[in-house]
Amino acid sequence: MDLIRKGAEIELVVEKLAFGGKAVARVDGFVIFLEHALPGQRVLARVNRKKRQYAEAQVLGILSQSSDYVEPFCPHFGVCGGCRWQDLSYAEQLRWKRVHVLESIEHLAGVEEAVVEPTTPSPEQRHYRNKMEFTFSDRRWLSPQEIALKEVEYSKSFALGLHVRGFFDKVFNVENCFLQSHLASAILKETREWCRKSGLPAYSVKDHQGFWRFLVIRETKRTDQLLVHLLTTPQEENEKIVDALAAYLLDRFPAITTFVHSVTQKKAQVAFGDSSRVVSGPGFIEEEIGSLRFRISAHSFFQTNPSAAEKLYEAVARLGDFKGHETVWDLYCGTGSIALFIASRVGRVVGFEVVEDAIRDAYMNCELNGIDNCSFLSGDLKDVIKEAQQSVQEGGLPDVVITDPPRAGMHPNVVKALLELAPKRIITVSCNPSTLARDLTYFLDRYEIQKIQPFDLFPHTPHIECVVRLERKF
Ligand SMILES: C[S@@+](CC[C@H](N)C(=O)[O-])C[C@H]1O[C@@H](n2cnc3c(N)ncnc32)[C@H](O)[C@@H]1O
Repeated sequence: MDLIRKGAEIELVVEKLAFGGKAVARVDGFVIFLEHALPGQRVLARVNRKKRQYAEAQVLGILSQSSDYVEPFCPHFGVCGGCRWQDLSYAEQLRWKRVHVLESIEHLAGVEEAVVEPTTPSPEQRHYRNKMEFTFSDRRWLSPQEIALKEVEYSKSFALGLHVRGFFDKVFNVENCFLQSHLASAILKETREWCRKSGLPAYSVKDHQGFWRFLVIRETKRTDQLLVHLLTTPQEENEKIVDALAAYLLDRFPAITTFVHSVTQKKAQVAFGDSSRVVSGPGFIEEEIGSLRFRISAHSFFQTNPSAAEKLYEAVARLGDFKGHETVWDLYCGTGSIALFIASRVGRVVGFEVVEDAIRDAYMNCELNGIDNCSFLSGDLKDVIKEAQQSVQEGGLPDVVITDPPRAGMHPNVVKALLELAPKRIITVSCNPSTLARDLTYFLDRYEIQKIQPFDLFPHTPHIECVVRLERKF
């Protein structure tokens, strides 16, 4: 194993993609992780790090190509932290996502010979997102081509775009992102130029100074509505500048239906405001999924790939196998999209959600759609579920529970409460196969896994969504 030491240059044949997206090669069984590589490629690589169990290497050159390679369509591919799998054929992306779910369930949940269905593809593989978050930065990353152009010199300290892969503090100017519409890319470019010329500085993650922080563009796919959400640091004296930016964009892009300004003092790089004001329009957009209409405000969660989300919700409804009388709990319900989607097929739904804005939207969504059998409880689920458990009236206990937690999975208190409630069926939706597998382990004594269905909501990225149906055994 002397061959594999820090700095060594070696030839490797890439074997597989690991969960999370890294490529894996082996030398006499010893695992080497590679960042930019595809199964089937023979590469020359330099070992950057050697640990007892594995090493990490950087690809220096491709010696022979993988048969699954496709030409990336985005000029930012490789630099952008977004679409890491754009050079892998879509069929293989789907196949690897299924493998990763299977491996997680078998290795982490200890389920032998798990049956995982083929990944349901996203109906669109480009321009599929209805929301993009762009970061302002005072440390602009320049490509070699940009460095060669002298005229960019002046704007090195101002960027609005996405993070360079692997760097939290470096942002490159996105010209045209293939995940969102051309219109959104045009708004991004105009905003960048306007803000740069404003003379106010972009936020610095080093000294936490600066004004401009994030630009979030949310756009409906079916109803032609577009929300611009601008986040800055709180500087009241600069509100007029934001108003002028809003006026400029609204004039230039009549497709913008609302503009919201939020301020944040958080040091963390999250586009979530401490407070917000609506500068123009209603402050929300309305999107359709299936035959339903949903209100989405600046901070509420909504699936970012609505056509693929519709497939996911249809699967949840199908796997619920509802007869019409059931009481269903929808845990981590966001703006109530799943609750509303199943409402006409069940007796009643109770949704649980921590973001109060989302609960407000959920009620509004019920009104919009003439639905009157859903109610929503706000608060941290780990506390609220206990209270709900204690206070449910006779007959109010859930027959079916749907749970769609964030990446971290379910809190132990939520798992405990679910095991005590023991609904006959649990449909779990997850965006993280490893926390899904961890959470499943708690249910396997009492519940049987009846279906594991991965979905691709995020083409060209290693992210996987998965739905599992659990049926109570006794
Ligand atoms: C993956 S999203 C699911 C949303 C919804 N099911 C949908 O499809 O639109 C997870 C949701 O859980 C909420 N959430 C996160 N942590 C929570 C907690 N501790 N208690 C309750 N809700 C939480 C988030 O605000 C978010 O809306």
